[in-house]
Amino acid sequence: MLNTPKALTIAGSDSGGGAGIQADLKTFQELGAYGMSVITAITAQNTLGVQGIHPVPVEMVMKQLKSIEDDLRPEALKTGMLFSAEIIEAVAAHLRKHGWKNVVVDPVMIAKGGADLLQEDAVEALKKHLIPLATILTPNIPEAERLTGKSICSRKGREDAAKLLHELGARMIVIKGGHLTLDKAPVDLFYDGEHMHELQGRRVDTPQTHGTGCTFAAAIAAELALGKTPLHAVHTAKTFIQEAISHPLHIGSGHGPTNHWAYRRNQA
Ligand SMILES: Nc1ncnc2c1ncn2[C@@H]1O[C@H](COP(=O)(O)OP(=O)(O)O)[C@@H](O)[C@H]1O
Ligand SMILES: Cc1ncc(COP(=O)(O)O)c(N)n1
Repeated sequence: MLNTPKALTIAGSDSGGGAGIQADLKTFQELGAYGMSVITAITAQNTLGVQGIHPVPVEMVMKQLKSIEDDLRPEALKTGMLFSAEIIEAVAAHLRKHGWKNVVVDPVMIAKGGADLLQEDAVEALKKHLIPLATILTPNIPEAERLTGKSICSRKGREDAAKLLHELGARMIVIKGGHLTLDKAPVDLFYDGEHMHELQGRRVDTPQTHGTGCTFAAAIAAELALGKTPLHAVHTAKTFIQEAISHPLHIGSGHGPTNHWAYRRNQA
């Protein structure tokens, strides 16, 4: 019987469709995984910013997880905007109890427009409860700084941060390079617990980068669901996001979304 790979996103909804649950499901679909979602918060959001956040009650987050556990167990999953310590602890307890594997943790904190997507006191919960369950943790540079308490100004700083995050319990880490200064190529650093690998990229000079981190982490989860190795998964995710940023859709008048179709079109 055909075994359809299933991937799950546990994240916030972005009404504008460029980030969060919507970006994740589009990415799963493009890479050939059946997409499922557990919504942790509803955001009113467009390319100009976040106009409102309504967290989903923790009981309802748990119900969604149980519905999936009872019938549709995923081969891989990613977490994005989790908003509160309460939601993080409940999600982590579920993952631990049911032994869900291939967990990609994108430690979403602040939207590109500046809105807080994670409450201040939730950072400790992320470190204590969720990071130890991460197969692959994908912080951007400000998130890696916040999680390690150390500022990152060099390649060595990124390597040290990756090692510290490994000590916190993440099996593998990608420190993303999107926030490097504009003259630098957005090279991401992948630490597999033993070796550092570079994921090479070309910087595209564009404001249309809404949802890049979500899309990248979702692509990793889709590849893991398909049975690819972590190294293969992060390389494919890097190509996927490079294509998505390089062929912008020109939607909205602010930070527009990336193009989730571009990767598959270019493979065809
Ligand atoms: N302007 C850009 N050109 C090319 N790649 C980019 C650009 N901005 C981000 N990326 C890539 O997109 C992915 C997501 O990174 P980043 O934007 O840092 O994440 P986040 O959305 O969490 O801040 C990384 O692979 C990064 O290197
Ligand atoms: C629901 C949700 N999740 C994640 C992000 C982060 O995406 P970005 O950093 O590109 O704003 C977002 N804006 N909204």
